[in-house]
Amino acid sequence: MIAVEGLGVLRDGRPVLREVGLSAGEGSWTAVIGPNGAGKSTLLQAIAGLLPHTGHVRLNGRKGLRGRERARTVAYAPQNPVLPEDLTVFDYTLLGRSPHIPYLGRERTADREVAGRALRRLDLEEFAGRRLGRMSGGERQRVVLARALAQEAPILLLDEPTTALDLGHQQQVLELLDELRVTEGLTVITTLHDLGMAGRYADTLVLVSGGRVAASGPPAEVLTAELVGAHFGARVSVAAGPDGRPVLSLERP
Ligand SMILES: Nc1ncnc2c1ncn2[C@@H]1O[C@H](COP(=O)(O)OP(=O)(O)OP(=O)(O)O)[C@@H](O)[C@H]1O
Repeated sequence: MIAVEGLGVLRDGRPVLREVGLSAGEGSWTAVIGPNGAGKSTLLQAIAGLLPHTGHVRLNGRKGLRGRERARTVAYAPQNPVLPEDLTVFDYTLLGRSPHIPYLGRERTADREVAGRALRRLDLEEFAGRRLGRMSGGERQRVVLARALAQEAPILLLDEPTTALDLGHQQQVLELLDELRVTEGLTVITTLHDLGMAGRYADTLVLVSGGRVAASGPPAEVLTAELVGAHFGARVSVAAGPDGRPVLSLERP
């Protein structure tokens, strides 16, 4: 579904990603982890087709998708989106349907239903008529996710989708993504700072450090005390949870 090979990105003439490779199959969940400034957001933006790059990015076996075709294939939710303050939650979510609405056409009832369902799934139904400028940080983050879901693209690229959310809504969003990949075969790539969450939900972790892939594989292979110490400068202990997935605990120095 997603194949990235030899990806390189320059920002302000400085290489921030080098020789990055990644592959993700249908219905899989990949979490991109790594320290601040490692290049995680840049990687998502390059896969989404938003940044010039060297190397290859293939989505559904195709390179260089553009415009509506790309928007029907990939939904991307940025870490810090700029939101139009005066737009209502419903109208913003409906923007996710744009790639499905004919040029110069109007949305159909089915599009409004899809937008309504996305809002319901994210606990936002009661806010449908509220302007974005009057929403809290966590509510706004959920609206951005609702718009991405309304796009109904088979690939979801979500940059730190849970940072502003309270614990209950973090769990709700992560469970929803898991359900969507299992039941609808969506391919999910998220960046996640919370290594515990990443190890709990993703089936593959890609550790990016200094613009390169330092390690990738199942959570138990990537979330080791050695790798976390070397790349995050954090001292942790790692135990196997009941499902065999790694559970991290911070150790006091
Ligand atoms: N618009 C930009 N112009 C120039 N340099 C940028 C830009 N955005 C990011 N960078 C630089 O590119 C590098 C990678 O940034 P990126 O945002 O991809 O890191 P990240 O791993 O997502 O970090 P964080 O965990 O802090 O969100 C950093 O050195 C950053 O300073």
